[in-house]
Amino acid sequence: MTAAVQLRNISKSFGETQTLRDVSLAIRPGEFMSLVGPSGCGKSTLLRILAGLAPQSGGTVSIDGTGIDHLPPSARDIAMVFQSYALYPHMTVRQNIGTPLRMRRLPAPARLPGIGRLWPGQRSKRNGIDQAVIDAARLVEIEPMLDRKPAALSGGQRQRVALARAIVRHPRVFLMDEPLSNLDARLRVTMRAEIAALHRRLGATFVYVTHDQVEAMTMSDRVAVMMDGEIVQCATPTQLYGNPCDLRVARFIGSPEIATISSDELISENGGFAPVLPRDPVTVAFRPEAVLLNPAADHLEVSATLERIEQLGPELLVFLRLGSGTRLCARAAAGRIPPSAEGQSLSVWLPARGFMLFDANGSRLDAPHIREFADAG
Ligand SMILES: Nc1ncnc2c1ncn2[C@@H]1O[C@H](COP(=O)(O)OP(=O)(O)OP(=O)(O)O)[C@@H](O)[C@H]1O
Repeated sequence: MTAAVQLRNISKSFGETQTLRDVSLAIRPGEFMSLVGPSGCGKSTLLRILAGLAPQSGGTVSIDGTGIDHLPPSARDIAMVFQSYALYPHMTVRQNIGTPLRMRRLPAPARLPGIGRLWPGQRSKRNGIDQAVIDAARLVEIEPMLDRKPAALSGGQRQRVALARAIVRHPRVFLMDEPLSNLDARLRVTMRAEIAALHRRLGATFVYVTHDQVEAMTMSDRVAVMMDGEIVQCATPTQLYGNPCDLRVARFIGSPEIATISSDELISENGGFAPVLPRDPVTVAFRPEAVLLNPAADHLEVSATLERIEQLGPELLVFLRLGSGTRLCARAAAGRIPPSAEGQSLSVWLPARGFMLFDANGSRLDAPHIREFADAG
């Protein structure tokens, strides 16, 4: 089961403070959509509105074209997985996973601990719930732990229980709010791949909130980048990286960060750049891939100081500073530059087709003559 989700002109204020401004987003059935942005930009608030956990101040939420603003969270056919896992500590894993089904399928007296089992006429429903719990636990590989309590599980295992508790309901939409941020770096990478695989297997619509752009970029079909309560750009990971529409997006996406320099400064580094840049001052941004350490006939040279080298195994990150003080980074093959080169001057070459131009407001400028690189990205 899967569903399209539409957010139309959502706004939210807490007192005088406006947290969300006119946010619209159309999420396709079965899509993995991430909401990413710096702390406080409003991601969690938007997700909570979608779940029905907080009312919006304006705008509408619909699923498959039907407004759901009047529905409480339990009636929205949406499951949410939180950063904190939100497991019941006194219940076993089996009971935790089964809770949403027991709430939905069993009458209140039959849900009571102990004596509830004596309530007549519920056996087939209970068997169905037991089987659904086992199926969900198997899907996230925690079946052997079904009789443990959460305290006897690792952080990663608890997160799997929280996922299984969401899966067991077969919701049309999964919402996840920073589900991996309490895990260590290594486990985050493993769980990232598992959540992406789970999404493919379930085919459901996922809306995933994270402040970690790498997480968003590696898992999602599309990523909505939020800044100051607005969606600045919603696009595929490749488009966001290679063709950001706004300087804030360009800076937020990509690691190491995109380098930026004013066109005036770049021209004073090498006057040869003047013909490819607009006459009015602009911000020129370029990814590490557009900083080359080998001379090439059609690229212009600038001189830089090598500040630092980071060894990443097969490749090096080479951090450089131009005469103007601008910092940039290049990638190089391991062994290409000896560590003793730190502090020394060297030449780097900048292919103009790698430039992205932004105006004084940070909006991307159309520059057809230097756009090839972005389109190829
Ligand atoms: N219940 C509330 N009352 C008042 N202000 C709130 C409330 N909930 C959120 N805010 C404010 O709304 C803004 C957005 O919060 P939100 O939690 O949505 O951000 P976020 O992007 O998810 O951040 P983070 O990544 O840090 O979780 C913040 O400035 C926050 O202080």
